[in-house]
Amino acid sequence: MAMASANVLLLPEAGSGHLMSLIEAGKRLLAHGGRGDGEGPAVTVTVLVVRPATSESAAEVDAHVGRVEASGLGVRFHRLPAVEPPPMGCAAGNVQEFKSRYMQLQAPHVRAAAAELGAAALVVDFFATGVLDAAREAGVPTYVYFTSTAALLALMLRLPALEEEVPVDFEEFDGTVDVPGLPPVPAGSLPAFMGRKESPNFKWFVYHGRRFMDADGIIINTVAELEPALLAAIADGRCVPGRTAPPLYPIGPVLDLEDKPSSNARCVRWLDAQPPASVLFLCFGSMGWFDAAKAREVAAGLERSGHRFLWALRGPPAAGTVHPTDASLDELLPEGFLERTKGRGMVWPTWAPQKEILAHAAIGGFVTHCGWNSTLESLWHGVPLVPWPLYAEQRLNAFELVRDMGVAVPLGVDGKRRDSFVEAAELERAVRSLMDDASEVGRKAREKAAEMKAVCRNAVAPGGGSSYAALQRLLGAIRGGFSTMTQ
Ligand SMILES: COc1cc(-c2[o+]c3cc(O)cc([O-])c3cc2O[C@@H]2O[C@H](CO)[C@H](O)[C@H](O)[C@H]2O)cc(OC)c1O
Ligand SMILES: O=c1ccn([C@@H]2O[C@H](COP(=O)(O)OP(=O)(O)O)[C@@H](O)[C@H]2O)c(=O)[nH]1
Repeated sequence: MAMASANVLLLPEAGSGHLMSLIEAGKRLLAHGGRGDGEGPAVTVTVLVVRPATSESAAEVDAHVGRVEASGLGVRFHRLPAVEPPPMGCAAGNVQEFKSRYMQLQAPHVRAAAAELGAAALVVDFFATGVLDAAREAGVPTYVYFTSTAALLALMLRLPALEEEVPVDFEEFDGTVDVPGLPPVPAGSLPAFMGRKESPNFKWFVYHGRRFMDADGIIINTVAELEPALLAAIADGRCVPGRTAPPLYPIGPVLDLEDKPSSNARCVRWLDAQPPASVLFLCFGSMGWFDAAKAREVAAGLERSGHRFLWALRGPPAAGTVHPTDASLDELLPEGFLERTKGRGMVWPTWAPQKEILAHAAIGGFVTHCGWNSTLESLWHGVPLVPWPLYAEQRLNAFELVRDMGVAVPLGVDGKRRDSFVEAAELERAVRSLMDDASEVGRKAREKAAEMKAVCRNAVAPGGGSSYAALQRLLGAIRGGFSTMTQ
């Protein structure tokens, strides 16, 4: 008898970054799903689109959904009815709480969509574990899609216990925390949301950490060989002793890696004229920006290092928005800096074509805020890093990149007293340690990054790759559950 297609529903968080990552994962499910026993495809993928709470974010999401719809890739979209956002509103200090509560409010609509669309499985963003009960009531197997590292996942699984073990607020703690699979983590490398235990943001992360254990599986945007000890620790139950962890599916790197026509941006053309592996790229994600005090330190550090650089510099967001504005170079840079560094440096004051830049042969290093997507993009191209974490879980990523993976050289960032401030002399030192030919530390980081490039590429290779195999296992689990449901 012909088997129907298994419809996999994806529930991204209501913002474009996580939506893009989950859609990318959905495209892989479609590509791997192939044809079923009957006439149609083995799986179909439908994204449940949550209307973002701000018009800025809604416009981004609409544009992205429009692009994917127009691409004819076969990903379907189902817009969930509008929900009144939590009354507290979304401000800089309560982002995690707001996102989590807003996603929890979608639960009745998710249940209705699952019934209407005939869901074989639901895959939810990690901010959306609040819909797990509704999905269970609807009888739909539910997977969590984790957009960050196995290190953050292990830490989040440990959070309920850690909250008890550490007697004071983490912002007052100066010891180390045990995360199975990582060297002891200094308090200063813990994610920003862990400051005060009484804060709603922290409580929501504890909640999500607990709920991950109730999922039918955790799909994670990492590569088995990048974080082997952490994935083993989670799978062996060392993060939550006494309970069996849900199956893990490391399917990364989940990046939009399709060949795109060259953007022909002036900064990329400038790179064409630079020697191989000679240019340091600096870029700080979709939310990183600098004021004049920080920008001047960066400028002085780069100037003194003597190395070539391409610096994507952004200015503060306009009131009521989160995204940086294009930099006003006259206001942010020291006088004469552009003239003095002419020929060996370029400052790019707007959104940069980061993936194209990292793919360029002239790039030899990347000063990054350590967003996990940026990190994976860098490793995909074998570019070693200098970590300058700014927000979210990035301090933990920075620690792992230096201490565990060895693909980055350390940078002293004053996260406690001066809001991620870096002195010019410290930046100069770190740049030299990565980029100087004679630097032993730099040589090791370059070698490790080249190793990780091979690891990432092998992982997604058809047949033997670990991420390829994880996707096959995931599809097997979804199809297996589905055929039981439809019998
Ligand atoms: C991982 O911990 C946090 C992640 C985020 C967060 O949330 C988010 C939600 C969206 O709808 C769109 C996004 O673009 C987005 C981005 C984001 O942070 C970045 O996530 C990346 C992968 O998940 C990456 O790891 C970067 O380091 C993050 O900068 C927000 C947050 O607190 C506000 C977190 O603690
Ligand atoms: O000027 C920029 C800044 C960011 N990015 C892209 O935006 C994403 C940033 O994601 P990440 O997880 O690193 O950090 P976030 O912005 O979510 O904090 C990555 O794909 C980058 O390539 C880009 O293309 N140009």
